[in-house]
Amino acid sequence: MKLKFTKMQGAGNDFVVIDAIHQQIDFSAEQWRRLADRRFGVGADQILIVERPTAPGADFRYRIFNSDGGEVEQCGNGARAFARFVSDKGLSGERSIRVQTMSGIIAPTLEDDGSVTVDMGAPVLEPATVPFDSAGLPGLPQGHDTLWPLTLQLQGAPLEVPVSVVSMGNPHAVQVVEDAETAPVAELGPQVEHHPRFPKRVNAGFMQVVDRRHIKLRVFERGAGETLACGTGACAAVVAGIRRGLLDSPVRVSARGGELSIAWAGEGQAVHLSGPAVTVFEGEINI
Ligand SMILES: N[C@@H](CCC[C@H](N)C(=O)O)C(=O)O
Repeated sequence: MKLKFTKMQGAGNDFVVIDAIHQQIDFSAEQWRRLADRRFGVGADQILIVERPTAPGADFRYRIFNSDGGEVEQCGNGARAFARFVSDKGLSGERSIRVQTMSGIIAPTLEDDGSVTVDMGAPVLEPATVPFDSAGLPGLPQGHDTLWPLTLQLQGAPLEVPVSVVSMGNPHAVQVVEDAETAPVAELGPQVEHHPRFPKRVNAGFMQVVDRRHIKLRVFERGAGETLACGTGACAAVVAGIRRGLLDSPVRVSARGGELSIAWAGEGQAVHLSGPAVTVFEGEINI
């Protein structure tokens, strides 16, 4: 079949966006993988599907597939692209929309300067819900209840790394590093992603604190490898940094592909993610 798509990016995290309101889509994991493949398909970190909602109070349903073909709960940079897409395609005339995801409703707003701000909802900090298996690990003091030790291997030697475990609808493990540029992301990222304490795997964040309102961040994403930016990863890193007493909201997040801004007022409050959302090209592919 011929599939119409739009290629988009937000801070270098790239997407194939598909209108499934006006096209019939029923693809296998293999077809999603092929579409995301940079040689055999269009190429993307994630594929984003725009559907009619099934939840009351939502304007659209947003489905997300990683480049490995797996469907996932949330994607922050994608949420900005989603909002830009539905506006550009005339699917909505509103500046603010309510979007149903696998992990609840999020609310993107188009800003006058062309950026998009997304109310991502409140982070989940309870380890079992992330999900993280803390069985057998010592209990953690109040206020440090997201920080857990993970045993990894670095150049053949065992290494114990404290990670903050946070869900933004999808699971994240954030570690603090001296220098994000030289952090061993390619070596540690896959070990964190597949660590047995994360039953649904996890996105692995490497955060360098530049000052209390600025971090540098690299994320080895579950199901996609290292991307140039990760929106939910930025939210999780800032939540972890604020809880660890290292950061104050709002925080500028420098990723390899661009800049994001994250605001969080604390426990029980929604995280707000702001950044760019850009259309790169449109096309049609035989799939
Ligand atoms: N790039 C995304 C996150 C996409 C999903 C993630 N890889 C997962 O498996 O949870 C973002 O901007 O949040």
